[in-house]
Amino acid sequence: MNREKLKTAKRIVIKIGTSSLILANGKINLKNIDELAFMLSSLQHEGYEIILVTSGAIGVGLNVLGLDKRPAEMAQQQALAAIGQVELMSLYKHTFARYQQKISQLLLTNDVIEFPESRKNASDALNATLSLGIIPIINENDAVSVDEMDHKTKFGDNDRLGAIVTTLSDADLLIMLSDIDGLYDKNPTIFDDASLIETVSEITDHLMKAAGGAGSRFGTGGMTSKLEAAKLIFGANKQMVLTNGARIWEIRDILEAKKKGTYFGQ
Ligand SMILES: Nc1ncnc2c1ncn2[C@@H]1O[C@H](COP(=O)(O)OP(=O)(O)O)[C@@H](O)[C@H]1O
Ligand SMILES: N[C@@H](CCC(=O)OP(=O)(O)O)C(=O)O
Repeated sequence: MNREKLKTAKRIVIKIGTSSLILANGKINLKNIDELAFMLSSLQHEGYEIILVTSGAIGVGLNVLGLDKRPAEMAQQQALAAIGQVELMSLYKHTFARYQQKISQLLLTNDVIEFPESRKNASDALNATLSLGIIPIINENDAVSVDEMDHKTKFGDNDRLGAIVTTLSDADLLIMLSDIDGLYDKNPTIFDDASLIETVSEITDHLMKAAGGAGSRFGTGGMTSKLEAAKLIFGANKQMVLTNGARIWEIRDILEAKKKGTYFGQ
């Protein structure tokens, strides 16, 4: 059956990575943010329920402060995320407003999701926001989520957060926007003969090896973390499409079950 199920998706989580929000020169990728706001607002107006999981707090924070790399000290990184998150949401607010779409912000930590009462609170807030016709925008609360010995507050990365939000909200689909067209049989930024994998129905050790190596300059995940997120998606019997954040209009094709990006599902 594979992609046919995409045609019936109604509640959709979109995860956008830092590499799609920040240009290589450290400036904000206004084109992608504008296209994202247009696409998500249009879909919401047409009756889809849309949740955006965004990275970029640190990347935007670096831009605000005119820095070109993360500071080493943890408290400085926390400050950077706190500064960048405000600016990121301000960008989203103004851009979505251009398309008559209201947004909200939800900042999560791993412990909130693992503790049943607060997990329910997060899910209630999400459902109530969606029923008001608003697009919730979610990020990790990077200013406070620092791992301590006995208390795991960090999700690890936003690919994992995207998968967790998909299960938390019982969404039908996770669309993961990255700086690459999908999953390849080897890293295409290193190997010219890498070929795109259209469908993945299981995360094997072989695939994990093909995805090895670090990601982009300001992000954290890389392809390995996208496959770890896909494992959570399979475990929850959900589906995911990994595609390029530089061609946001292809979300339409994805929802029509056309062969774009890599489809993770049975
Ligand atoms: N097998 C693979 N297929 C696709 N990309 C890969 C693969 N192995 C490693 N990568 C790298 O993963 C990167 C995407 O991860 P990342 O830069 O963290 O994106 P994002 O910021 O969107 O989360 C690609 O640009 C590529 O360099
Ligand atoms: N929460 C962090 C992003 C962490 C992350 O996983 O980044 P990415 O690999 O770009 O999705 C931030 O907003 O900067």
